[in-house]
Amino acid sequence: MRKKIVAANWKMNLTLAQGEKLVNELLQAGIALDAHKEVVIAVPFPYLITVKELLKGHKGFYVAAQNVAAEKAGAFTGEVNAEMLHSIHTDYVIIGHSERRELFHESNATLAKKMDLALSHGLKPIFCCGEPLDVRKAETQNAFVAKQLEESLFHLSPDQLKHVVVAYEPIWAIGTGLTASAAQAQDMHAFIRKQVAGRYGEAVANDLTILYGGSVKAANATEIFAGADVDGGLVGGASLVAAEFAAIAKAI
Ligand SMILES: O=C(CO)COP(=O)(O)O
Repeated sequence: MRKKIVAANWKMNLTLAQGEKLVNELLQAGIALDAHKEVVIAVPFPYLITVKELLKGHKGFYVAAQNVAAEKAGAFTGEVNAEMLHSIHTDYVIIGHSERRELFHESNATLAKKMDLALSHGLKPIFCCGEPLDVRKAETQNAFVAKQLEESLFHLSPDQLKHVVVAYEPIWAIGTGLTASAAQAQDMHAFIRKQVAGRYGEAVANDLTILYGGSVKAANATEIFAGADVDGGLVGGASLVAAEFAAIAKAI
């Protein structure tokens, strides 16, 4: 049975005190989780240890980093490597968010290296893919996403892929208030699963958790999560408000 996950991506927001308050509110919001239903909170690097500590003893809550270095270790001032993240008990790491791809010029090849390093250090990657608006308008989004999967993911072994979560985040829907329709999300998720099945077989594909991201909020979560291949969400703006995010988490 594949896992359902609702993940918060705080991006570069909140002070430590604000973050602690938000986490404590979420822990008290009555979100029912189990072995197949998780909440993941992706926080800025300096908050990982504190948030991990706050989540201790709360079943189904996990902490994620928002990025990881593409190099193992050494003279890379300002970077944080996979071994460091693992050493502070980080559970997941977001890799390939469109903001990293666009603003920090991360290529599919760089992301493939990050995937390898994360997996070899016991981190579970949340691998983001998704097309920009011009690609969607030209209706070539499937080929675009297939290439992202091909170049960053499909060199992994089936055993490695079992630890990967994929997040489909159409760039035109991120922070814009525009959401992919439930049908657009489901279509792309089914396409991603089909690509994975083609490379790794049906069993691995069926177990893969695929999240939707892009202007998810309490008001649209139930409809989006209803798609047969939509296994939860990766939530930006709405994850900064406890009641809103809790409502989304309860919708999976
Ligand atoms: O980028 C996102 C999550 O990683 C989505 O952001 P918004 O939910 O703010 O659109």
